[in-house]
Amino acid sequence: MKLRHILGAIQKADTDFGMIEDGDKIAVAFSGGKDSMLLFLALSIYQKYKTKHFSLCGIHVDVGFENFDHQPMIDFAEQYNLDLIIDQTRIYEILKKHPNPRGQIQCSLCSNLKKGDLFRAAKANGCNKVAFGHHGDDAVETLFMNMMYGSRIATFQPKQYMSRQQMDLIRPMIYLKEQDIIEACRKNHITGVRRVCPNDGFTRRQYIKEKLNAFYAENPEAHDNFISSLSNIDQIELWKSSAK
Ligand SMILES: Nc1ncnc2c1ncn2[C@@H]1O[C@H](COP(=O)(O)OP(=O)(O)OP(=O)(O)O)[C@@H](O)[C@H]1O
Repeated sequence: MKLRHILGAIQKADTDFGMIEDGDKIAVAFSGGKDSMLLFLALSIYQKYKTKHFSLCGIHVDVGFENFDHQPMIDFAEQYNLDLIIDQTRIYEILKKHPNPRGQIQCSLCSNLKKGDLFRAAKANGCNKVAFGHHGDDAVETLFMNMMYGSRIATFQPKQYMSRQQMDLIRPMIYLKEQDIIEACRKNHITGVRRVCPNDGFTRRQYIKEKLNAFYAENPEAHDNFISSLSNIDQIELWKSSAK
């Protein structure tokens, strides 16, 4: 997929969900992975369309993993003239002190701590919105995880007001599939930073991702249908017990 198509999908998400407004200062939540790298680059190009006037920076929350090499993300920001802030934290020390019963670090705790730090850093840098690199496949995986492990039918929102932080969280890539992002990154020679999280590849999300990909291999039409069903809210039919 070409960058032009990525920008088209971002523009559609922006129009459908009112994500970006004049005067916004948007912090891209920049993990250094392919999704947030592409998002950062795409939003910097979207900014040049001048249909909306907003400013942009990237914030990377440095969890403190040993062996994490920041240089590729610094080089990426320099190459495209992007304003990248690296926020040093001691999150990894906290995670090591609070492992799960199997002795692993807790993904949910890590995610909450990272988010807390991210919003604090965004606010300190004058931002009013934070953009995450989640895409359509992430949304479908979240839906299945919520059903499977939480007995509820729900996924994350394209745009969400975080009342405690008084800030909007936006996800401009929700209309894209992971494969679109992989192809666009390949075409534009974008390589994500090497991952060092010890849980990488062994999460519930990874398990669901693999099952869904196997399912799509046999039922290709399901892939688009799952993503489009997330906004088909007029067609939801669930059980309402009269005993409640
Ligand atoms: N350390 C971090 N600093 C800033 N933002 C982060 C960080 N980790 C994750 N995020 C944000 O959360 C989103 C989803 O997180 P996830 O753990 O799936 O990222 P990833 O797979 O490591 O990288 P990416 O999604 O960028 O390819 C990322 O796209 C990014 O916007």
